[in-house]
Formats: sequence, C-alpha cells, structure tokens
Amino acid sequence: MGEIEKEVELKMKLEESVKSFKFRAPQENFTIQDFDMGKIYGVGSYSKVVRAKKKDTGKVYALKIMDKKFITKENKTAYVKLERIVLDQLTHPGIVQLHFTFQDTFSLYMALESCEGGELFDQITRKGRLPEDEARFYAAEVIDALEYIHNMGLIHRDIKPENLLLTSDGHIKIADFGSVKPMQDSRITVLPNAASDDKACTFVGTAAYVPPEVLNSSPATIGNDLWALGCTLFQMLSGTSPFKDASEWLIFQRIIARDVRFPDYFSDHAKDLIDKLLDIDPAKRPGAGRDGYDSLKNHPFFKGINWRDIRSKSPPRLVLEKGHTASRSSGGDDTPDSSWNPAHIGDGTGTGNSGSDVSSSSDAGNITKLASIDSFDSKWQQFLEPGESILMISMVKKLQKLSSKKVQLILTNKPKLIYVDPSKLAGKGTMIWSDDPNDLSIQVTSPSNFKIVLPKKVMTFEDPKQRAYQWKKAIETLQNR
Ligand SMILES: Nc1ncnc2c1ncn2[C@@H]1O[C@H](COP(=O)(O)OP(=O)(O)OP(=O)(O)O)[C@@H](O)[C@H]1O
Repeated sequence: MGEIEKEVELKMKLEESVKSFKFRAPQENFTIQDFDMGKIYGVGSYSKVVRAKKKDTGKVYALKIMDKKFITKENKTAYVKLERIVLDQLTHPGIVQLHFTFQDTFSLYMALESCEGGELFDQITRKGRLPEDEARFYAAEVIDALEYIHNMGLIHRDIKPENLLLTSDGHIKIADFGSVKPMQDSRITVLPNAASDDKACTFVGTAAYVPPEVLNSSPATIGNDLWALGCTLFQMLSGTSPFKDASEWLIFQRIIARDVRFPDYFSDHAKDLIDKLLDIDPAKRPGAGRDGYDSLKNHPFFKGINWRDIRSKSPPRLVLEKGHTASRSSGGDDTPDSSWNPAHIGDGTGTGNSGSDVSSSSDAGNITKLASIDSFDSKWQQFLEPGESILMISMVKKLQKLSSKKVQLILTNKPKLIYVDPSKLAGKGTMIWSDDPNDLSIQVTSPSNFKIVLPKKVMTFEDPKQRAYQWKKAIETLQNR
C-alpha cells in the first residue's frame, strides 16, 4: 500500500473511532439562557467557572465557560478536549463529575458537579493551618481518589490545595483535569487531537508543586502526583507550601535542592510521611512502588483510617468566608457576584488572563499564579529575546515627586530589569544590570515600597501586592547566583 493510501486508511479509522465513541455526559443543545447565573466560583487561566441553576430542573452546576477564540489562540484545544473526554470516563465520589456539555458560537461550556464548599486552599488560609486530624482526613480522601485516577492509568499533574474542592458538607473532590496525562497502558479512551503529549510545553502544573524530575524533563509518572500530595500535606499542616519563594525560578532552585524544613510542631509520623513523599526518586515515593498504594495507606500517619469506608466519616467543619452568614450548605448562593457581567460570556474577554493583576487567594498562590500566568502571557514576549524568560513580574507604581505612573516591572533570567507601559505596551526603560550591589541595589522601605538604586539615579516603586521584599530577594539572588 502506498503512503497516501495508508494515510487515508488511518484517517478513516480515526474518524470511525470518533463516530463510534459515545460520551457518557451528553453534548446537549442548551443555551446560556437555560440557566440562572449565580456567583463566579473562580477564574482559571483559560476559563471562568460560574454557579448556574438550570431553569427547568432547578439543578445547580458549576459551569466552566471557555472562550473558543482564546483557546484556539493559546493552542489549548487539545487540553480542553482531553479534560472533557477524561472527566467523561471517571466516576468516583472523590472526583468532580461532568454532567453534560454544550456550546454556542463563542464559548464551550462544561456543566460540572458544583462544589459549594470552595477550595481546600481557602480552608487552610482561613484556619491558618489545619490540625493534624483534619489534614489526615483530607489527605486520606485525596489518596482514595488519587488511587482510582492512577489505577485508570492517568496522571493528574496539578494536585494542589486550589484544585481540591469541597462539597457543601466538606468532602474532597479532585478538580481541574486540564493537565492530565494518560499513561501508555491507560484504561481511558483518548480521541485523536486530544493532547497526548506535551512537547510544546516546558512543564505543566504549578511551580510550587512541581517535582524535581519534571524540572529535569523526565517523563511524567504517578510519582509526580505523589510529590504534589506531599507538598499539599505539608501546606495543610503548616499553612504554606514547602517550596516557597519570590519567583518561579527561585522556587525551582529550592525544589532541585530539595530544600525542605519541617516546622517543630509537625508530628514524627507527619514528617516521615512527607519526607518519603518528597523522595528525589519518584519510584521510591509511597504509592509508586511495587506494592501500589499499600505502603501509603499503611503508613503510621494514617493509623485508624478505615480505607474501605473512607467517605462515611464526618468531615472537618468548614470555615466560611468572612461576612458570610448563611452556610454554603444551606442551598448555596444564587446572588450574582457584583463582578459578574453576563456580557463576558463569549465576548472574548472572559478568560481572566488580561494582565498581571489577576487576584489569587494567598501570597504564595499569588506569586505562583501571577508568575505562571504572566510568563505565559504572550504580550510580554515582545520584550524578551529568544530563550529569555520572565522570573518576576508585577504591575507597580513608579513614584515621582509629584506624580505616579503604573508600569509593568519585569525581571528576566538574562538578567534584565525593565519597565513597560502596560497600556501602550511600550518599553519605558531598562535598568542596567550589575551583579555588584554598588551599581545595582534594592532598598525596601515598607512591604509595598522599594527603591532601585543605580549609579546615577534612584527609582522608587510601590507594589500594591506588597511584594517589595520578594523583589529584593529575587534581584539579590540573581546577583549572587
Ligand atoms: N466544580 C466546581 N465547583 C465549584 N468551584 C469550581 C469547580 N470547578 C472549578 N471551580 C473553581 O473555579 C476556579 C477555576 O477553575 P478552573 O478549573 O477553570 O481553573 P484552575 O483550576 O484555576 O485552572 P488553571 O490551572 O487552568 O488556571 C477553581 O480554582 C475553583 O475555585
């Protein structure tokens, strides 16, 4: 058979497999008018998730809305398809369920099971840190769902407290399968065109939870999720992730050096488990070895957990947002969020990736999220040379005697320190880099204010996100690299 015939035959086979594939969660003909829109649950890098009540049935969903133009422009189509097809085939009480999908001219919609209890991340932030019993409860529910995911031949690749959602009564549901990777022997059917490899990406996931082997470009394994589980457990018990720093680049240095320090108040069992999950060798992490999940479940930290009936235990009490009187469990919230503008749907602006001032829920989260969103935000690429990448970026105010101007301050790995007019997208200045603190230094005058001292001038900045110390640390670390 000639090359052309072979290609045609292959194409026909693929088309056949697409035709014969039947989604469990149906592709409906609904429109957005069929729903009463409530509050915005959150904004992802290419989606917006909104609480939506179906008018005829009264059923509530978390509607994940994705702008088609943005997804195509950012080459995310394959990831969206993969998330859809993977979620369609997963059924587990610890995983957010996909009910149906629909689309209109501008947007794709995924109707997900609504998790009214919010993110585990917010529980950690509101409580400061979690008592060990609560952390054990959540970790056990995550492990139960993760074992199922791994048994299905999938690697989630973005396990972190922001992607662990809570039901109204406080049970865990793993969400966000946008980075999922099917293993070779996966039991999941993956249609052609869904992302089955990620050559185009440097890494997926979130900086603070990325294991060292991923930074060294090793292939993905279930060990990646077990490392992230270790980071998540550390964060539950301490309030912050183990590898915290001012920029992605600094976080990566810590991860590669496996620079973990356990607070004194961690129990010996907690320390031992996290230490093992954060093993440099992914195959040695409990859960990744020959005995499967047994070594993880039988770890003394989980003594007393009944793995066969994990979801029957009462969950920890949820702490609500300040000012929230009604419990989320008493029927949720149908009041539209003040920031919710229905015109956002499908108009190409609803993706939340418009600049650096994307709000996120914590300091550490902020840095990671800002850095990852901004450094992938193509609009700053024009200020970089090939191979140059952004280490830290902030929308700051450049203060002058009588006025102030908003600028985007950008630090790159070159190293290069520049500031850009964000509205005109025009370079406004470059601070000549020097490793010598006599020629380039940074003085912090308050958590939001800092001065960059150059041989012939001093420039004063205000960072509304209070990252003055992080700017200092990033610049000084680069000078001492
Ligand atoms: N089923 C759900 N129920 C309630 N809230 C949800 C649900 N799914 C997502 N959310 C909220 O919406 C936010 C955005 O979700 P989404 O999956 O689009 O993005 P993300 O997890 O931030 O992803 P990305 O890593 O792509 O930026 C989440 O952080 C979460 O708080």
